[in-house]
Amino acid sequence: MKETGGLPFMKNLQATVTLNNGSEMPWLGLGVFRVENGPEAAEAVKTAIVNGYRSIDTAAIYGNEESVGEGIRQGMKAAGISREDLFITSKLWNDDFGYTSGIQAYGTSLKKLGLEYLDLYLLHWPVDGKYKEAWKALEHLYMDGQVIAIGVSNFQIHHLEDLMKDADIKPVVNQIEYHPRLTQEKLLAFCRDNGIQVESWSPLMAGEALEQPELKEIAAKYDKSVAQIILRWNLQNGVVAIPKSTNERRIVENSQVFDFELAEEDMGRISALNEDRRVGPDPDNFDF
Ligand SMILES: NC(=O)C1=CN([C@@H]2O[C@H](COP(=O)(O)OP(=O)(O)OC[C@H]3O[C@@H](n4cnc5c(N)ncnc54)[C@H](OP(=O)(O)O)[C@@H]3O)[C@@H](O)[C@H]2O)C=CC1
Ligand SMILES: O=C1CO[C@H](CO)[C@@H](O)[C@@H]1O
Repeated sequence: MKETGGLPFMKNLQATVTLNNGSEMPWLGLGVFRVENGPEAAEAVKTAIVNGYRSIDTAAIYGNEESVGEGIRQGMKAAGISREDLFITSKLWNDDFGYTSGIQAYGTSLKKLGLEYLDLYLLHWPVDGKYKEAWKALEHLYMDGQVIAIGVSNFQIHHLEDLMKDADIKPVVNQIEYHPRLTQEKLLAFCRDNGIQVESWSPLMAGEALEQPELKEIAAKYDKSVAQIILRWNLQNGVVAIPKSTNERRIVENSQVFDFELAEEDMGRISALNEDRRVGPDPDNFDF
C-alpha cells in the first residue's frame, strides 16, 4: 500500500484514534440506521467484519440490535477474531433518559446484542432538562466497569458546556451530522479544544452528496468514487466516519480510503461546499 506521508496514524481500516479515556476507536465503521432487524442487518455486519471493519454503530431506536448481534457473532467466527478486536457502539434513546431507566436500557441493549459490554455508549440526543440525569446513568455504567467509554450525540457547544459543568466524566465522543454541506467548524474546534473526538453521522448525506458535480470532479482526479473522497476528507479533518451500506461492493468501497491522500487544495474545495445544510433533525429544535 502507498504510504500516506502526512497521516502515518491512519494506515488502514484497523487504524484507531486514542480517545480521552485512553481507549482506542477505529477511524472508520459501519452504520446500520434504516436497516431492518433481520437477515439483511446480520449479513451487512458480517460482511463488514469479514472485509476488515472493526467498528459497528447501532442504536436502541434503530430496532436492529438483535440482528446486529447476530452479524457480530457470524463475522467474528468467519474472520477468526474475538470480541476484543471489535468496537461496538449503541445509544440510549431519548425516552429512557433518566438514571434508573438509563441503566436498565443499557442492560436491554446488551441483551439484544448478546454482548457483555459495549465499547461506546452514547446519549442519542440532547433532550432538554433530561440529559444531565441520563449522563449520570452513563457515568455509573462507566465507573462500574460495564462500558469501555461513554459519549454523546447531536450535542451543540452550549449542550457540551452545560453538561461538562456538572459532569464527573467528560464525553469521549460527540457523534454529529457532518458532511461537505454541514462542516460545523465552531463545534469541531470546540470538541478538539476539549479533547472530544468528533464522529460523523450521514457522512454521505444519506446518499445525497454523491451526485455533487465538484465532488465528482475531485473523485475523477484521484480515480476514486465520490463516497471515498468524502470519507477521506472526513479522516483528514480528524473526524471518525460511519457510512452505512448493506451492499457488499459499497461496504468494501467505503473502506478503501487509506491508500491515498487529498491535497490541501482539494480539502479546501470540499470544505467550501458548506451550506450549513442538514439532512437530519436540528439538535436545537427536534420533537422526539
Ligand atoms: N447519532 C445520530 O443521531 C445518527 C446516527 N447515524 C449513524 O450514521 C450512520 C450513517 O448515516 P446514514 O444516515 O445511514 O447515511 P450515509 O451518509 O452513511 O449514507 C447511506 C446511504 O448511502 C448509500 N451508500 C453508501 N455507500 C455508498 C457508496 N459507496 N456509493 C453509493 N451509495 C452509497 C447507502 O445505500 P446502500 O446501503 O444501498 O449502499 C445509503 O442509502 C447511520 O447508519 C447511523 O449508524 C445516522 C443518523 C443519525
Ligand atoms: O440516529 C438517528 C437516525 O435518524 C433518526 C430520525 O431522523 C433519529 O432519531 C436518530 O438520530
